[in-house]
Amino acid sequence: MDYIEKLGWDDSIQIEKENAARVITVQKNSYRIADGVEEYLAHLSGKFLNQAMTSLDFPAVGDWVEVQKLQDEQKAVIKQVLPRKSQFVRQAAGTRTDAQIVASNIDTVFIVNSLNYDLNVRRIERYILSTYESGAVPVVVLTKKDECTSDEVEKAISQVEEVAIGVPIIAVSNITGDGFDELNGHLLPEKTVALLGSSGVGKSTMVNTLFDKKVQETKDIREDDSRGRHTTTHREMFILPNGALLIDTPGMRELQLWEGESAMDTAFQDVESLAEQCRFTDCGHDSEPGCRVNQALVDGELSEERFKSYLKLQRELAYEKRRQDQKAKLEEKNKWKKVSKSLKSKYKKRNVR
Ligand SMILES: Nc1nc2c(ncn2[C@@H]2O[C@H](COP(=O)(O)OP(=O)(O)OP(=O)(O)O)[C@@H](O)[C@H]2O)c(=O)[nH]1
Ligand SMILES: [Zn+2]
Repeated sequence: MDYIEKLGWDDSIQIEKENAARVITVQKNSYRIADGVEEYLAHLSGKFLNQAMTSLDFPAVGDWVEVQKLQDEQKAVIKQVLPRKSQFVRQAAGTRTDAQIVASNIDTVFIVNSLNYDLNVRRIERYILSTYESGAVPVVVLTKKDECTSDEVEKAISQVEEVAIGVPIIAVSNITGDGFDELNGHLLPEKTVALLGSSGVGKSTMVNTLFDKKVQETKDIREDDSRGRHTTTHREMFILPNGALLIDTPGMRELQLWEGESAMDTAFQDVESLAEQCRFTDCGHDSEPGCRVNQALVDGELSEERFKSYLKLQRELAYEKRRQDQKAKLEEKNKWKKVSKSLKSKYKKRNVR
């Protein structure tokens, strides 16, 4: 068997296998790619950069690319992105920033929700629709089964069933491994699965449970860097012990952030409704007097872990918003630059006449 096969190679791809690789991590201006034997640090060729029209043309995690390998240096040049079997597009709402490919060539999407706090049937419904739109097939995974009674699990499943007709629904515990037999039935060798779901539902823990060891840092220990961004030391595509390929990217998580502030209301209704009862409307829930959130933390009504997740999502939203604002500002500036340039050249022409 060719090594490239284990990365999910399908025979409809029309290039020589020696020149093919799959994108496993997208960095700022470079890519990590794999060919089943080696990994390379890759850059886009000058021709590629000249020809790329929109951000949809750039490589994403999961893409097959045609490359020229510099074997000795473990480096490669990306010449083209091969046609995608499926693609997850993140559309910016209400801004001019254009669409982006979050991940591609996914066969199955695990839509991950936690059974306790997070269960939000409307959101699951939206994720199912986006998954079908992408060209992949959805499976709903409900985590933290160990924290629920079997009645609660059954009730949750029947609620989800109403919006997920014909979609498999699997309740699991990442702690005890309960439900993983069924989960594994959807993890097939050489097929690509991606994880979609909001912060704190247990995606990283699930990856670790599937490996039976720590490969992805979970929320308890992951550090933000000085700019408030997640340190991107983690990988975005893995080969599981059974041969299935797994994509877990921050971008898939941000699909939800993309929906903007409403994400906050839906994911953290409990904390939000406490915050509404704080004395000050702009309460930072730090040491302000009359802070209802702090009261709840002291009383044990709100768990420390839950509050931390809340703060983390808030930071992420703020970061994402700043990023979008900056991007929009830059685009505005460029637009005016162009306008003034063309005005100037018109003006010049007139002077010449
Ligand atoms: N009881 C229980 N706790 C879980 C389970 N899965 C995850 N957790 C806990 O939930 C918290 C969040 O888990 P993570 O795996 O970091 O969640 P995540 O979805 O990766 O979150 P982000 O990395 O922020 O996107 C951690 O404290 C986990 O230990 C589960 O099945 N049962
Ligand atoms: Zn407060």
